[in-house]
Amino acid sequence: MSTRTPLMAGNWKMNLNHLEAIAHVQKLAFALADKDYEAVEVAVLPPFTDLRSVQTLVDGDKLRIKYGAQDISRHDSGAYTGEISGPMLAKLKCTYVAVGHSERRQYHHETDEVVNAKVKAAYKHGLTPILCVGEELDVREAGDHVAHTLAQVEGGLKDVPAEQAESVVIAYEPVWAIGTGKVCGAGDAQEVCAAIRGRVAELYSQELADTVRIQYGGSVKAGNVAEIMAQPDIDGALVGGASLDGDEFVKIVRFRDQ
Ligand SMILES: O=C[C@H](O)COP(=O)(O)O
Repeated sequence: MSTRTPLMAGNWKMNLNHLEAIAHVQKLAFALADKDYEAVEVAVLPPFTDLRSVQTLVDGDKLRIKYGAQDISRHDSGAYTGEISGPMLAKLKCTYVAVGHSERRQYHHETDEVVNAKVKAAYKHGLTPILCVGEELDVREAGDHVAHTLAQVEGGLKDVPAEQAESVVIAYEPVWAIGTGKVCGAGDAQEVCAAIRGRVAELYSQELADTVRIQYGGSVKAGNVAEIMAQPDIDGALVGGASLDGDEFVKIVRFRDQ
């Protein structure tokens, strides 16, 4: 098991309106309002339209739940219809922003270059990027999953200085395991996460790599989280579907109880 503070983050994707978001966060806060989970960092990544409501709740009740966005524009402002900028997210006191999620890469054709620009936009505005990487099924079957994933890590962090990269969160999410119920074996996930840490050490330093948190994402549930979190290079989970079920997500956060 890793000694870094685990980050258990719920990526709600395009689910829950702002009223549902309030109810969901209140439920999580109530269920996690004890000392047992203090050693675990909990975050939610709601849709943009929910962020103001979540901020009001978290600020007002001084909740220890952190929140962030699922995407960020690489631009600060301007004629970019439909986009949300770093300054807007910073104004809402977001802590995190997911960058380069496979659904953004797949449906919005985000390249490593775009992802890199978004990582830089996040840092420019004081947000911590959760840099998502991972291979498709055909890449895994060809045995190229490690090289493919490391290239995405390098592309995402290109020209990002060490003083920024030291806070990055990297989420390894094999695309074939997302929302499919197919979990990457814990050993297989560990193999790639260890390789990611090794590449971060090559890019920066071993010391920096030792502090960077690497999450696993892809069909994480209460029933498999303990085995995943037992791996030495896995420091948390990026949870999609199961984060929409309050009871299930609380069990995931409390993985140490299992
Ligand atoms: O961001 C989360 C991942 O895409 C995982 O989603 P999932 O837990 O529904 O497989």
